[in-house]
Amino acid sequence: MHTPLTEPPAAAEAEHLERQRAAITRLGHELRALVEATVRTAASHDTLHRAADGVRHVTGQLTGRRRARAEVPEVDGFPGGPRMYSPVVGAGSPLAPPVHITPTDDGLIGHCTLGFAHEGPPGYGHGGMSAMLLDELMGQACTAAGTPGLTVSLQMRYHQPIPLETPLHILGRVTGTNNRKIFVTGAITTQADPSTNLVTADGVFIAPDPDQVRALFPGMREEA
Ligand SMILES: CCCCCCCC/C=C\CCCCCCCC(=O)SCCNC(=O)CCNC(=O)[C@H](O)C(C)(C)COP(=O)(O)OP(=O)(O)OC[C@H]1O[C@@H](n2cnc3c(N)ncnc32)[C@H](O)[C@@H]1OP(=O)(O)O
Repeated sequence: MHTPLTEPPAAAEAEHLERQRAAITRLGHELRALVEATVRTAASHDTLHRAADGVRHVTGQLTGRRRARAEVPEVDGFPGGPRMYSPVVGAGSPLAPPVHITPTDDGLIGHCTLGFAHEGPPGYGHGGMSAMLLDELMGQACTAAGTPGLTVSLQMRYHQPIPLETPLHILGRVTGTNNRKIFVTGAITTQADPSTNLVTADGVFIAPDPDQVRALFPGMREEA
């Protein structure tokens, strides 16, 4: 029996992507800790200046080749694959909580905890953050239902404030379609009390036609 001297290209490529994703996730984790420390600290101006110098030094290590505006990162799949830098689900994004999404019987559920970087009223989540979380879950629910779509309308209802540092559930569910229109509902609850809706939303998403897909997403890879 022969042992291959080199790995097949597909396996080497998969291993490379896994290594990249692990490193991106690790940097994202550290950056989120930095962002949270930054918005909570009571450090002196001397310490803040020193930190700013340190961060500037780190930023200098991340220049070099940068992706173009419409380029889909090699570590991502679009639509329907990982989005490493999404401000909602991206493990590599300092802006993302990040949300972890799993399927339910009739839609999707996201799990996350908001920190002080996402604060609106003192101690509670920003209303725009709730809209962003729901837009993502509802958009991904369209993709999961087999009809990826873009948001054209998102009607938000804020019933109670969203507490920070509290595990949350975010739900997205397709309720119907009419030609290219996809009707979607969403809700945010705490994990501890999933029967009390804190925020709800109704959305209309539109499945773009093939010409629109080509024009909007020129960086989308053929296999998508
Ligand atoms: C196979 C590959 C597929 C790839 C697709 C990927 C998409 C998924 C991406 C990622 C998924 C995961 C990530 C989720 C992220 C969260 C989702 C976002 O944040 S998306 C960003 C924010 N949204 C926008 O930037 C849209 C901006 N709008 C547009 O670009 C256009 O409106 C577009 C292309 C979506 C549609 O343009 P038109 O000209 O074709 O559409 P018209 O003809 O105006 O409307 C079509 C139908 O929709 C109704 N409609 C339009 N606006 C409406 C509204 N506000 N409310 C209700 N109905 C509306 C109209 O009345 C019309 O209905 P009648 O056919 O006449 O029955």
